[in-house]
Parts: sequence; C-alpha cells; structure tokens
Amino acid sequence: MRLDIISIFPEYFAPLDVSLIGKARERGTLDVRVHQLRDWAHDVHKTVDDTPYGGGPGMVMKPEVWGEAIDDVIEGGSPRMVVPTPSGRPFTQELAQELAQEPWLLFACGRYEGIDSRVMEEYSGRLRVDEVSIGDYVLAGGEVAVLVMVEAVGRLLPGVLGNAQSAVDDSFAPGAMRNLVEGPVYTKPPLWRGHEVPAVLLSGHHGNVARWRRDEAIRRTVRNRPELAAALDPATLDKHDRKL
Ligand SMILES: NC(=S)c1ccno1
Repeated sequence: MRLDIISIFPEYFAPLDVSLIGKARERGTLDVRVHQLRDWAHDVHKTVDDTPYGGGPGMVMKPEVWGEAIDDVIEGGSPRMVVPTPSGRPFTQELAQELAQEPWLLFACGRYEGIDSRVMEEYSGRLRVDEVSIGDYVLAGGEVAVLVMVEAVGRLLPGVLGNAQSAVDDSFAPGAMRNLVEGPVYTKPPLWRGHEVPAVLLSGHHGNVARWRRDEAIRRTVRNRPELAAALDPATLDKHDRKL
C-alpha cells in the first residue's frame, strides 16, 4: 500500500518510522510519502491560508495551493482521498478494514478552520473522497487523526501483525466481535498483589476459555458501550449470552 500525506507539519509523522508501521515500511508493505504543503505556495511567505468568505473567526486553507499539491502528488493517478475533519463520517474498525483493501491512500491534513470546500468538490469528480472524523472533538489539525488512521489501517495489512488472529479478535472486528469490545487480558504471574488471574484462564480448557472471553466481552460492552450492546445482532447471542 502507498500512503501519501500532505501537511504543513510533516514532522508530525516521525512516529510512522517506529514500531509496527516502521517495520512495515522497512519491509516494503507500506510506502509512506509525506509532503510539505508549503512547497506549493509560491509567495515569499509560503502562504497557505486566507480569511473566510462570509466572515467569522480563523483562517481557511487556500484551494490553489491544495490543488497544485494534490495534482503533483497523484500525477494523474487515482488514490482514495481521506480528509480528517470533525464534520466527517465516523472512523470505525469497519472503515479501517475497508481502507486496508485500498492500494493507495492520500491523506489531506487540514489546519485552521479547514480546507476550502471546493478542493473536496474538485477531487470528488475524479477520486473517491471521504471526509472522516476520528471522534466528536476538535483537534488543531488533521495530522493526529491521520496518525490514528494510518496505525489502525496499517496494522491490518498482511504480515504487519505478528499473529493475524489478533486482528480477528480485535474489538469491533467484523464477525464474532462485531459491536463488541474485548474483555480483560492477563499474563504472568498468576497472583499479583493479592489479585488472582481468573481460574478458567489457567484451566487449559480452550472451550471454557473462549466462552469466558466472550462473556467478558459482552459484559464490558454492556457496561462501557451500551449503545453497541443494543446493536448486537440477536442471532449471534445464545440463551447464555442473553442472561449476561
Ligand atoms: N475529529 C477530527 S477527525 C478532527 C480533525 C481536525 N479536528 O478534529
């Protein structure tokens, strides 16, 4: 997968050189290219923003600069374009799975009050353009949101996770974990400061362990995410689940 990221703060993406994503880049699974938007601003101050039409606070990012940058980066190609914005569709594990199937993603990091809407309008005619929100809160720009999305998508690519089963068991993963969050996890020692590991996890009985883990996932989902629990497909719940 090729990932292009356009931003006025390319240094935000140094974390993509480490850990799982860094190793995926070294192996060639991920080809990440970060671009400084100001390279396409031609005035002496490298201006990328201006005052909003209609008045109001803050500044809006200029369409000319973005248009030149995107045209140069895509070189006539057709990446899927993702624009992080609080007004976008929710970024979910399902969307991460969908984006992980794409051969090429282009992330446009807005700052200030955002990118002139004509940029998304212009490229929607040529590319799949998704405005996406990682949550109902406002950041100073799209860079942190892109880091979140790149990690969530990148870890789903073949060979990135040490054990592919991890992605299957993820919270929210399609299939058995759909609309469920994961239950608690434990490791050695079996007793720590008076806290014991649940006995079933030491039993070696795989069926009982799987049942316990599902029960705990349902309990935690009901406790922490009642709106997800309400959306659980009744067909996937057996009579034991319904008693939880
Ligand atoms: N919530 C998101 S994605 C965002 C982008 C910029 N500010 O907030």
